[in-house]
Amino acid sequence: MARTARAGDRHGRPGDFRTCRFSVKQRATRRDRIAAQRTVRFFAVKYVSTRGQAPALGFCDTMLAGLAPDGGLYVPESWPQFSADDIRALRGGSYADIALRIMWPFVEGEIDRSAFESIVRDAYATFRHEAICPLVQTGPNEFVLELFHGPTLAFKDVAMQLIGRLMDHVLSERDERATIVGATSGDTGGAAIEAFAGRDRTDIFILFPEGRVSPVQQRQMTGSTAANVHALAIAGNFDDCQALLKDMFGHASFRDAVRLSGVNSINWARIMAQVVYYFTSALSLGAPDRTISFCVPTGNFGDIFAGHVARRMGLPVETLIIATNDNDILARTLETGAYEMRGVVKTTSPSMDIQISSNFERLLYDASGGNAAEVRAAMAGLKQARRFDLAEKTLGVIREGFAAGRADIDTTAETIRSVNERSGYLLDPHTAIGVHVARARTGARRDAAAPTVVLGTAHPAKFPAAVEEAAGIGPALPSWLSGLMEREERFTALPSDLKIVEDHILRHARAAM
Ligand SMILES: Cc1ncc(COP(=O)(O)O)c(C=O)c1O
Ligand SMILES: N[C@@H](CCOP(=O)(O)O)C(=O)O
Repeated sequence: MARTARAGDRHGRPGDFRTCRFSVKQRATRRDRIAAQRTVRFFAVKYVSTRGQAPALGFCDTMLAGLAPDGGLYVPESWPQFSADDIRALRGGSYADIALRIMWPFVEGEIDRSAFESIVRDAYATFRHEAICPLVQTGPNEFVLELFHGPTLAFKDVAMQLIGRLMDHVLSERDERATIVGATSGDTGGAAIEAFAGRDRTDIFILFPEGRVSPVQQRQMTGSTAANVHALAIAGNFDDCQALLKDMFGHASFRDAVRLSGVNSINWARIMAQVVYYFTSALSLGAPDRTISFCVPTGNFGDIFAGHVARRMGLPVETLIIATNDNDILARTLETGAYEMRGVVKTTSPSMDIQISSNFERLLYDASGGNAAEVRAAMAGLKQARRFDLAEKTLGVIREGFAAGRADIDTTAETIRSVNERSGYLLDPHTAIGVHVARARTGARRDAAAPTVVLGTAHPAKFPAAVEEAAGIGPALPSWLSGLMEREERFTALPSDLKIVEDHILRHARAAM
């Protein structure tokens, strides 16, 4: 696997593939190149900002930085390439084996191979299903990829269990501390707290929108007794929490004082880990000799962007289907070409109650051919006028690979009810939106269409009220979480005010002391 395609180049033209060995020594003599071939056996991927005004970094600095100092998101400057034969060679491997192969090119040269291998194996040993992310057939050519067998019952565990260990490893090697600040609409917070609780080199502060997360989600964040965990209930919605977080990254003196880092999907390491399950599920269904579509319940656009990355790496993906709830900004964008914010509506799928889908910026960058100026103009429009129009060419590229659909609250409930009635399978509201949108798209063609994998992003027991109202069944928490709702709550309520939140963090973060 010795080729890379440049990020931003949608066609991956042959001229853009470079061998690892020569790319690092462009002006070297032939003798130098032969020597380099002996010593340099990898192409260490560099990460660049989507806004083009921050220095390129290696993997470890990219992971610790979270967001780029120019406000952009880091993306690899080239996509590692897996040929059909490379993908076939992954067949029969365990989830951890495949995770190692898929993620290694992104970290190679930055993390020791055997350390990376034990981190990956330890991370996935925390899952309660042997397959880690099993596939369940729910209809003709329709599968749910269950991503909720980790410690907090949501897909976030897949990346977070890895990142907690990876950050610890890198910080120990450097003998440094960091302060993690995360914004959550419910699931990221619990998964991050679970992954970082008790870790000596990090303090973790999670901003969640007060009154807008499910009781189970709230208890997963507020029930931790670890001294390095700080749950902050913010008076606002998820977008307010995420805006505070981005402002903290943009505030250089605060960022440096606390050694700020993030674990939202603005952090490249999150996306990298989420790419893996696109490969494992597609392989189970016959890839690379069969093309697969994926339907992804979408909010911050991280999960579906990971599918885009898998496709850019060579996985044959037919369509990536964006499934939204009433907060349908992405579905509207695909239809009209205008990204236009409206107020956030509260739904039964609270984790997707989002208007600013951060990772859409990564797609804009890639689909525009790596045009950072176009991205900067779009993001400036969003900040000033709460909207921007996509360039025609960029929109065309996005429409080639993506489709979108929505499900309102009633449709979500009806999908939970009917799927349970017909097949005895209980969906959580987020996954139900994915199933509805996938079915609406394939309709009567379901037998003939390419298989569609719906990403099962959460366990139904995280949202018992909505599930019970829809299906008449109150899903129980798994036994290892049975005491969760009796845990004492510990959190601080704060207004959505940058100074107040920063002061609170400064007072409690050990890295700032
Ligand atoms: C259960 C669930 N489904 C879907 C999503 C949306 O995922 P993304 O934000 O990566 O688009 C989230 C939150 O991120 C979630 O917690
Ligand atoms: N739905 C998310 C929102 C944050 O998403 P992230 O993937 O960027 O961390 C949540 O559950 O918090």
